Amino acid sequence: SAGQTKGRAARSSRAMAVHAPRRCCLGWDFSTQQVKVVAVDAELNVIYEDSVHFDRDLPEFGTQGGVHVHKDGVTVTSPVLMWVQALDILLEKMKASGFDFSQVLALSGAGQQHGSIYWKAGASRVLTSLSPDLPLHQQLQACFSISDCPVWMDSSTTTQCRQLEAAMGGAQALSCLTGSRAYERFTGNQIAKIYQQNPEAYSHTERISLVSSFAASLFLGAYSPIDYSDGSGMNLLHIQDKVWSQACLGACAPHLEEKLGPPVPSCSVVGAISSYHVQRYGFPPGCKVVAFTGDNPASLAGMRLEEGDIAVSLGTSDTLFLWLQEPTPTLEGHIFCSPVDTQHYMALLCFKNGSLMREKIRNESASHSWSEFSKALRSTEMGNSGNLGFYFDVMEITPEITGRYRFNAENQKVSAFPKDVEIRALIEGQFMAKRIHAEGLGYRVMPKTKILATGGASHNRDILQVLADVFGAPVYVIDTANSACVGSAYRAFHGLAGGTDVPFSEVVKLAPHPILAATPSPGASQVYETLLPQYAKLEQRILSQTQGPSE
Ligand SMILES: Nc1ncnc2c1ncn2[C@@H]1O[C@H](COP(=O)(O)OP(=O)(O)O)[C@@H](O)[C@H]1O
Ligand SMILES: O=C(CO)[C@@H](O)[C@H](O)COP(=O)(O)O
Repeated sequence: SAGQTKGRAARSSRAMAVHAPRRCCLGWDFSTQQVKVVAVDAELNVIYEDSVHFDRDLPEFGTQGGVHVHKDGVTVTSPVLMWVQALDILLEKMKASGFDFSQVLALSGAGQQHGSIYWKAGASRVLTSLSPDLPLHQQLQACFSISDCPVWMDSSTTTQCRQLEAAMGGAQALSCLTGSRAYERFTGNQIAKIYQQNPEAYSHTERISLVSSFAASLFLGAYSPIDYSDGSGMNLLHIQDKVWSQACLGACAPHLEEKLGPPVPSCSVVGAISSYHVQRYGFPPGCKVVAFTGDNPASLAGMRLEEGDIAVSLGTSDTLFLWLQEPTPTLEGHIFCSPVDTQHYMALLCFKNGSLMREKIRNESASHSWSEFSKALRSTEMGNSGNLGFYFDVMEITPEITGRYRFNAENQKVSAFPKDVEIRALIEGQFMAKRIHAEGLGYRVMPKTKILATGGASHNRDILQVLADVFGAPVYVIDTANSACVGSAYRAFHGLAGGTDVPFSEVVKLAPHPILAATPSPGASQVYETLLPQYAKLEQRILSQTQGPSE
């Protein structure tokens, strides 16, 4: 009947809609433990995702958590060919699942930050003349002068860090220039160590990539430049002028500038996909490769942070991502060039005493129960009647303090608080510290500020209420699963749309919106205006008076 025919037509057009080719961008993430990919369509829906896990899918490399920890306990590396082979496997998996590569308009990606790859003299020629009949890892076998690459978990370069700081006139001077004091995992110090310990391998190296620019090179079939944002994690880039600091390069190793190549804005199109991928997988020849960046910058893009926003990840440890207009680099935290806006910056701050500390106080003062913990927050007042606490059972990073310290409204040290007061002192203290240290890096709460909360403790509305009150800004919760991948796909759309000339926020305006979880209570700003300077003063007092735990 006519009805049946109509029904069939509707069904088949629905089926067609499902299978209809959808133009998309790919976002890759070469992280510590796996390579992941997502495809995002023009309406910014995730339409495909897949991954390859190093330990599980490539057991022949014998990694644990994607890395090898060496006998000295401080050297940590990953085999470069494992990364290459993981990409081969993932592309094959996509092909086997019927993924339509011909629809990919552009791709970008992220890499674990700071890790470095050493391409041997002559590798460029191999990279530009790949045969589509063979996987990449078979053809690139002899292309690296160092087969085990130092990664971000490596902490073996303390000597080189002190050398770099000394050469640059001190830790603060280095931070002013590059956004961070010298850190063991930062790439300049890693390169210096390789030059000092293995000068031959260094001299046979024609190009040094970050994990991000290395991954981009595999798609480009040529060396991809390092982008400003991931380049900021090297202790080598002048973050204001966006050029390599000659003084830093010189302090690390000779001929370094030519081995790094010039850095580029993060939203640059670095070229078209190589003919290898066109022929082997069916990518369109015009598919654009947008510069890859670090996984943290890519996450900032995935969370769509805007001017004035701050992302607060409340996981095992607490991490802050800040949007900064005017950075003021200090001895703590890291300032990077923004991956979405060449005028602006982002910062990363890590607080070690996060969820584990909250759990301890919950167990001690709320009978192991989050709901009792919440009840305590609800039954106490903003400002905790002037009672302030510092809870650092493990040595804190921001600031470097260990121990527990409690002060009453008269700023006198006290040895204990009633249970409810203890719980509020912990949560208010943790968030005041976050605001104070963020402001120390140049962060300012603005009228349009959003706080984006993620991680385990972001499920707790009462904790989020304190966060909203302390910052005087609304708190939203977001799903950050795969935020580095999704952010990379968004960045691919940004590069495709014209990059620097187009605001990133315009490109991603269709993306799912974060969900409002808490707004500041009336009177909150007056309460914390008084309390914040008091907390900062007490923190200084503890820092100057104590080294070591108080109890
Ligand atoms: N309702 C809750 N209130 C406060 N904290 C919570 C709640 N639920 C889970 N958490 C905390 O979340 C933490 C785990 O966070 P998660 O982001 O998954 O960690 P990771 O850093 O390992 O990714 C746990 O240690 C726990 O303390
Ligand atoms: O070193 C840093 C940041 O400075 C790390 O955050 C790495 O960038 C981690 O990568 P993944 O754990 O996400 O793979």
